[in-house]
Amino acid sequence: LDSDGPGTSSGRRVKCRGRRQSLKCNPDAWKKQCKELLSLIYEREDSEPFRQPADLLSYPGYQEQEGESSESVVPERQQDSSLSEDYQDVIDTPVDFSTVKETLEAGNYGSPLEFYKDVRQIFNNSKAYTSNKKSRIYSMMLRLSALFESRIKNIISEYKSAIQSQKRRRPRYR
Ligand SMILES: O=C(NCC1=[SH]CCC1)N1CCN(C(=O)c2ccco2)CC1
Repeated sequence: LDSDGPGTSSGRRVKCRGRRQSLKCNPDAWKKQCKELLSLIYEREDSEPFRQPADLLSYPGYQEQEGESSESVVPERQQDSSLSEDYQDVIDTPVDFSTVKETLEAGNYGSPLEFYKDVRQIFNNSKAYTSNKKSRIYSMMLRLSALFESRIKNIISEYKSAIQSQKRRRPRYR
């Protein structure tokens, strides 16, 4: 993926004569498209570990009871060798889909590229955190990332051609 996001459409000129509403010409179409993509991600079971912040207590069954010696409580996380260190010590920019969803619904993304950057951070955090490429959560991330990348590239290239065609057209005086 080049720095300005996947699938930059070069050369394809889209006829946008006065047809703002059609998907190809509407520079705001990406918002609805990203919301639909996010719904698709939420439907996938693979997104479950990424729908809320990852922290020590988010694991079911990991509760250090008062007074209980640590030896007797083997936290579930340590059974999965990839989770040996505390998440917040390893990951500088924690992000999960609930924050991305909030930002998108609040209209706080200026472009699909900003949305893409946050979602890619979720996946990169998972790559950085796992110490075992066979861990279940890591393999869930890989499937989810493949789905996401396959859908986001068209959203971004349509957005870029809509912006381009906006620049080329004569300024309209209101
Ligand atoms: O604790 C969570 N999510 C919150 C949850 S999980 C079930 C309920 C609430 N994690 C674990 C660490 N994460 C990884 O990407 C990872 C890579 C290798 C192993 O784990 C992010 C997701």
